Amino acid sequence: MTTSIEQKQQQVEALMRLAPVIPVVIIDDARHAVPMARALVAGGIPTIEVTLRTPAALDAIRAIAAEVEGAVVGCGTALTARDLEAARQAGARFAVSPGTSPRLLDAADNSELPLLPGVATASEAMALLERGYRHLKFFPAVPAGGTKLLGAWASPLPQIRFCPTGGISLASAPEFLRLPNVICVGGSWLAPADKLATGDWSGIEQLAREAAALS
Ligand SMILES: O=C(O)C(=O)C[C@H](O)[C@H](O)COP(=O)(O)O
Repeated sequence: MTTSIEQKQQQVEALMRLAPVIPVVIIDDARHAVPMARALVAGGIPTIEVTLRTPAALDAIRAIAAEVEGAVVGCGTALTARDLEAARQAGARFAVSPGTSPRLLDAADNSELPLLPGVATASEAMALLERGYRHLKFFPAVPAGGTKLLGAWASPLPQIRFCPTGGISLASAPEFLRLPNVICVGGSWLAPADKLATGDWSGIEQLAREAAALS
C-alpha cells in the first residue's frame, strides 16, 4: 500500500524544519556531489535538493544518498511520473516541482516519495489543499510577488506552510522566514557554479554555516 498523503505531508514538514534553507543544486559533474554534500552538512544544512536538470543529477543523488551521512537528499525539477520514480530509485527522500500538473499529482499519489509542489497563485494553492497538501513551495518567490504576496495568503490560507524559492539570497531570506506561513526558504546561492567548478568545499561549508544561522 502506498504511503498516505497525510504521512507524506508529515515527512515533508519534518524535512522543511531541519534547517532554514534548502539548497537548490545544479550539478554538472557527479563527482562533485559527495564533497559538496559533505560541506553543506558540515555547515549545518542537511536537506539538499538536486535538480534533475543535468545528466549528472541522478548519479549525484545516488552518490549522496549512499555516501553522505546526515544528508537528506531529494530531487528538484520533478516534472513527470518518470522523474519521481527515477529519483526514488536513486535514493531521493523527497521531490520538489516548480509547479503542478494533474498528471504529476496523480503520479505523486502513487509514489512513496513525498512531493513539495510549487505554486504561484491562491487558486493553485487551494487546488493542492483539496488534494491534501499543506506544505507547498512558492515559486518563483521574488518575481511572483515576494513577501507581499506570500504574506497576503497567511490570513485566508492559514493551514498552508511554504518554502519560498526563486530569487532569494542570504540577505533577503530573513524577511521571508519572518512570515508566519514560512518554514524555510530554498535557494541556489549555497552551491554556486564557480565554487562547484573549482572544488571550493570550504567556501560552500561557509555559505552553509551562514544559511544555517538564519532565523
Ligand atoms: O526546478 C525546480 O524545481 C526548482 O526548484 C527551481 C529552483 O527553485 C530555482 O531554480 C531556484 O533558483 P534561485 O532563484 O537561483 O535560488
